[in-house]
Amino acid sequence: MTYILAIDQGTTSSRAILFDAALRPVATAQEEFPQHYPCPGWVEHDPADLWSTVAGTARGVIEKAGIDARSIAAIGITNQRETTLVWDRKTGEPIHNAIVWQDRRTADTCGRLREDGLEALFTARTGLLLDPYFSGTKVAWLLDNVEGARARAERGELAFGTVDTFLIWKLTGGAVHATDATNAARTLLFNIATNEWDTDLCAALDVPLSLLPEVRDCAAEFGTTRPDLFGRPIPILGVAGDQQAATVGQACFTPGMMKSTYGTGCFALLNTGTDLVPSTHRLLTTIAYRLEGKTTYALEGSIFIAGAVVQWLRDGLKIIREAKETQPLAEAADPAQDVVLVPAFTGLGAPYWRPDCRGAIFGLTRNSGPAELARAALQSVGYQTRDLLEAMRADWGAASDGVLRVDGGMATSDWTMQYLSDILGAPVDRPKVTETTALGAAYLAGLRAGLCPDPAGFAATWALDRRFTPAMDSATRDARYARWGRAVAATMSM
Ligand SMILES: Nc1ncnc2c1ncn2[C@@H]1O[C@H](COP(=O)(O)OP(=O)(O)O)[C@@H](O)[C@H]1O
Ligand SMILES: O=P(O)(O)OC[C@H](O)CO
Repeated sequence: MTYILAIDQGTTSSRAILFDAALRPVATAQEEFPQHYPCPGWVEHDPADLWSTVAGTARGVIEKAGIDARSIAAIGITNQRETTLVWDRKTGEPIHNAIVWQDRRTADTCGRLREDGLEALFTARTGLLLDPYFSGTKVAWLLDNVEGARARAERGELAFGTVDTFLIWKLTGGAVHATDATNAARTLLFNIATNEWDTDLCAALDVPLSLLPEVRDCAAEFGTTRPDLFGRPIPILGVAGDQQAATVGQACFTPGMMKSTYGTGCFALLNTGTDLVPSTHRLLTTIAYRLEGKTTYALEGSIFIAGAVVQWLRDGLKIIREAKETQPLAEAADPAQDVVLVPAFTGLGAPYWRPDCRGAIFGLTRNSGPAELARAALQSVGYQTRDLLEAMRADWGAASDGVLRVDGGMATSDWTMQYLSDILGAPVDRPKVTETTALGAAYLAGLRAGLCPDPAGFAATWALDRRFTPAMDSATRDARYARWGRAVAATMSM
């Protein structure tokens, strides 16, 4: 038997999934790691945790499946995007904790760049906006705030990477400093039209070019693992940011196809083909994948809080013990109440982009309790997705087939997916394999290894688990969505 190992390094946990050559999942290992919040709005990961959980789960899954590492033909890596690391090229030692995508510490820097009139330039070249979400201002922060870092960077002693790059460096024992086009596209430093690091943008952010990794296709050679790690060197042949890997795993290869992944946050990507479609409705333009030097673009809507709102019910309010308890609670909620929760815990992402605003709850009565709050939390995911899809429709026109493919931990919630379909007024398709992120990474590696069919052949293997179709009348849908719009406007005015 031949296997492909997918490494999925996410925001709250690292996963390793072993697929067979037909891309059927064989075994999974998962390990959570601590989140660090050194100041309000700051989020960090210890690089040692990222590495130990990746190495541990990769070894663990091989052991669990009881296979010989020699039968693993290739490794695919997919990762939380934008999270920023800088390390010493000689020792491999990171100079600081990783600054996580959710971290808001560079909001002022973004504000200053915007005041200097630079947003249009950044958007035209990167497809992104000046928001602390992206890596560029995080790299600049590290160089300016870690003692001696800027001088070391100017001497060429330091390397920057998103999590994929850091893992490739660690897996190859420092032999390869590379990333793929999808991860590069999230840095604010990469020109997505020319597929090169942009010297003007690097200069505007004061990031020396010597820090940057080489940018490769998503299915390409990224070196081989250190022989001592798995008992033999294994080639790394696929790399993509997790949302792009999910787009591949969902086989959204045709322009107009769309997927939305519900993990900690929610990220909807619409394939726009080889057209780089600038957004005029505050979405991002990004690289969906790059294969054999050919770039396919996407419009992306990024929401920072989706499944995280359920974690808040569990860990913050302590009204549930497990995420799945939200479904019976939502079903039991009082139909006469209309509590609306705007979960802007870390600001609002697309299409509002308000890092400063914070969450709010509307419509509370003396009878409002855990059930009404749980229902409002699940409903907020539907409303936020509709915001994204409205913006996509406005940017892209009516070309999409109107079906949304969903995946991620929260897509297992039938109640949430039904409400999503109701509020979108469109079908929502959940595939049999919901680990689409890892599947996409495994496919990219398998493609390069010559084990997997071309995209059309892979798309034919996509299998439906369940289609959710709208069951809400349009007057109710419109009224609810309008109420959500008023709740967001009020939240932003606070
Ligand atoms: N049955 C469920 N109902 C509602 N939310 C759920 C359910 N199962 C998982 N979740 C949410 O999904 C998220 C986990 O999804 P996952 O794809 O593993 O996230 P990530 O990769 O961002 O860590 C958690 O935030 C959790 O609260
Ligand atoms: O780790 P996830 O699944 O929450 O994904 C994080 C995104 O890549 C951030 O852009």
